[in-house]
Amino acid sequence: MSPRIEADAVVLDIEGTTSATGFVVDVLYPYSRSRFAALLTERAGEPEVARAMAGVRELTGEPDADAVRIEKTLNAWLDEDRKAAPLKTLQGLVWSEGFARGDLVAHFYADVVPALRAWHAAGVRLYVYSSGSVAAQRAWFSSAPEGDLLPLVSGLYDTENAGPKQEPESYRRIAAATGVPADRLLFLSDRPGELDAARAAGWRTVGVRRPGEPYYEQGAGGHAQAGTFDEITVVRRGT
Ligand SMILES: CSCCC(=O)C(=O)COP(=O)(O)O
Ligand SMILES: [Mg+2]
Repeated sequence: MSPRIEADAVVLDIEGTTSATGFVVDVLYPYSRSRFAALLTERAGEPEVARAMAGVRELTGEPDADAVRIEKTLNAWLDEDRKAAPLKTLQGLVWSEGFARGDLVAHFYADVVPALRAWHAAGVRLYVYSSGSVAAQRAWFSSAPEGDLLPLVSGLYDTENAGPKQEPESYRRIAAATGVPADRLLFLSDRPGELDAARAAGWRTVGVRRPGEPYYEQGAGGHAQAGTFDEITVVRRGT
């Protein structure tokens, strides 16, 4: 516990790490579930919606799936919290409109925002890498009850622009995009499989283990670990 890590940038997972899985599953998922039918029927002509619908058909091997069938698939994926890219795209669309309307407000664990502000003030760059789409991440960080956190964040990565979270190549892609050397990047996540992939790409890692989160019992799989962000000390080069 209380890891001290030398790093120039921190990359944040969201669900289970900055924010409670329970909030995502109990608040955000029902919100998207209740709006999929209208999205898939009334807005199927919009390029992003059309691309996501094509993505669902491809992933399920059902080229003729209509809106009703696709909605069923999306809801089944929601039930199993499957991080399928077309689902995340459609959720991102629905959620960003919900945040803009004021229907939704983001949630961060109490220790997170003070730590993000302190790291940012100390010159540590902050990035997000989540299965939630970039659109969803942008809405999430700009709609925190603590204020707009987006100015603290230097870049947003998801499974579309970086790749799957359990593959080292995705972390190499992010390192290249940020220009930060791999061994100066610190990844914070609740999932050992993601931490393993980041470590295989040469990153520093800390497993965030919060009681009640789905991966809590699994442990951190040999990674440094912390129960809250304020236990983590980030030391920049030359400081
Ligand atoms: C505001 S992003 C919503 C959370 C979400 O849908 C998700 O899949 C988060 O997964 P993560 O990779 O951050 O654990
Ligand atoms: Mg997570």
